[in-house]
Amino acid sequence: MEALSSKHTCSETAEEKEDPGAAPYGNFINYYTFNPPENRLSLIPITLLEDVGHQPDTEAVLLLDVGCNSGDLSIALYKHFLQDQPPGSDSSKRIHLLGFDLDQDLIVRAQNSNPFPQNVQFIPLDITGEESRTELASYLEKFGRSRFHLCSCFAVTMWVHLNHGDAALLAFLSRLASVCECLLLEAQPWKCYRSAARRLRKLGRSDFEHFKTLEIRGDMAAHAKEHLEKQCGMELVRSFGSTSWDRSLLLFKRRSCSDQERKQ
Ligand SMILES: C[S@@+](CC[C@H](N)C(=O)[O-])C[C@H]1O[C@@H](n2cnc3c(N)ncnc32)[C@H](O)[C@@H]1O
Repeated sequence: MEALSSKHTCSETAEEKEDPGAAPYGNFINYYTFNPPENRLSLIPITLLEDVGHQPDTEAVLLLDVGCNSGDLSIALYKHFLQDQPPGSDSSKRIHLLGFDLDQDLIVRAQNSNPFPQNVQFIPLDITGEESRTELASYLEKFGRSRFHLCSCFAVTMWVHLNHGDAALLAFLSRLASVCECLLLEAQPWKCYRSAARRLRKLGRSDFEHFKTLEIRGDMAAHAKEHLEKQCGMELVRSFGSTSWDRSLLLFKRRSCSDQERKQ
């Protein structure tokens, strides 16, 4: 896998200028003014659901967006995939998206501006908390499913890692893998950790609890890949290249039982 280069400065310098508060969980209130959805969407094919074997014309397709902030990228992603469906067809009604974020205010904004309330839902939830298990399971149960077809996790790993530490990052990745068939992951590179810590210091706040003691550091995309492949039964199937913020977008897919047997 291509290692992340450091040709661009970390986007967190942009966040520094724009962010009026500390946003210790990456819960920036104006995130999409400086990182518009197009930055990521332009790398994602509209045929992605079909490419990974899901057909909204034959079944409900369930998407999960983790750490969805005010929902702009979730909605843009939803519309992006709708483009691949014949206009007015029933298949477009069969794509459902659940977005969640730990910041209640951001979720209220996402709910109030949701143009697809029938098919898109936003809920407040902390992925590191136990209640997230039951919440996600009860959403899936409504569709008679045990996993989402696709889970997207854009720019969240660093915040879980900085706030909760190494073990929590790995547990987070394992959680994501356990709730989906495919995972679209954008992990922040290490240079963003340094910028985030610097920003907090500049604001006169104490450092992230775990920053100095993190042992998982360096090529964060490679660490995520290693954990997902070795511990979670997933494999990297595509890399969509790097965003304008120099972050790679990686697609992982659950290995089928026969694949796993072959590997043993
Ligand atoms: C930098 S923003 C990225 C937003 C969006 N995923 C995107 O890339 O456009 C990170 C988001 O993750 C959320 N977040 C951080 N830790 C979280 C957690 N433990 N559970 C749920 N959301 C979390 C933050 O509140 C914030 O909205």
